[in-house]
Amino acid sequence: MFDSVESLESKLTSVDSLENLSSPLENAKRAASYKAMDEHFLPLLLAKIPEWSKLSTIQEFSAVQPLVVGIGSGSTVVYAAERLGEIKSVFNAFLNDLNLICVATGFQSENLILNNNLRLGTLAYYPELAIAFDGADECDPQLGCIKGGGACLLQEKLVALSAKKFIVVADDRKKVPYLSYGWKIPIEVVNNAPTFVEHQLKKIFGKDLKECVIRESMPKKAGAVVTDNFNCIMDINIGPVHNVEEINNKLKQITGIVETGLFPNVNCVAAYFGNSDGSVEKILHQ
Ligand SMILES: O=C[C@H](O)[C@H](O)[C@H](O)COP(=O)(O)O
Repeated sequence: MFDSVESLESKLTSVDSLENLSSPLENAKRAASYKAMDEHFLPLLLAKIPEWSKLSTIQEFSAVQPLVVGIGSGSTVVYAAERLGEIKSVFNAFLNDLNLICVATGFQSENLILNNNLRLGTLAYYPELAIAFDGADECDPQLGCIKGGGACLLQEKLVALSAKKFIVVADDRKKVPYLSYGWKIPIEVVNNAPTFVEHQLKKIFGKDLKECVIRESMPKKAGAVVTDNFNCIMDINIGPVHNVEEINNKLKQITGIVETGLFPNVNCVAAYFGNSDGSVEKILHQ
C-alpha cells in the first residue's frame, strides 16, 4: 500500500530546518529555489497522483503523459534541481523515471539533472513543458529578464518559450526597477560576425550604444567565450531598457545575432527572490 500523499509531503526537508550554507548569498539562492519548487511543482505533481496511483506496470506508466520540467542554468537553479531530486526520491512510488522528465538548457544544466538522479529528455522529444525554472541576472517588475550571465541564453530561451509556466529563481540583488539597471545585455553572435554586428548596432542605437565587448574566457582560457552552440557572446550597454520587447526585436533584426539575453515576459508567472536571512519575496505576474 502507498503512503498517503500528506505523509510523503511531510518527509520533505522543511525549509526552516535547513542548515546554513557557505554564505548568506547561497542561503538566499537556496531559499528562493526551494520555495519556488514547492509552490509550483508540487501542486502539479499532487494533481497527477490520483491518476498515477492506479498504474502498476511499466507498460501502464509508459502510456501516461509525463510531467516535463525545464531546468535552467546558473548557480541558483542548482538548488531547484536539488529540491526536485529530493521530491522525486520522496514521491518515488508515484514519480518514477517514466513520468518525470527534465529538459536541460545546456551542458551545466544536463549535469545538474543527471547528478540529481532525474531523467533527461530533450525538446525534440518533449516540445511542450509543463513548467520551467531558471535563474536571471536581472528581473523587472513585469518579470521581464536579462539572462545569459553564464552564456546559456539561447537554449534557455528555447526552454522558457516551450514551457506553459516559467518561474524565475534568484537572490534579491536581481530584483531591479528596469532592465540594464546594472547589467549589460548579452547577445549570442555567430563567430565571424562581431565586427559586422557592432557596426549595425552603432547604426541603430547611435550614441546610445555605450559599450559593446566580446566576452572573454580569461583567466581559464585565452580568447572569447564559446557558447554550447559554438557561438560567441557580446555584452552591450545601450542604457536603461524600459520596453523589453521592442529592444529585443530591434536586436534580433540584425543578421549575425542568434539570440539576445532579453527575455520579455511571455509566460513568466512568478519570480522568487531569496534574501540572506532565508526569507523569500515573491512577485507574481499581474
Ligand atoms: O546563462 C546563464 C543564465 O542566464 C543564468 O540563469 C543567469 O546568469 C543567472 O545565474 P545565477 O543564478 O548564477 O545568478
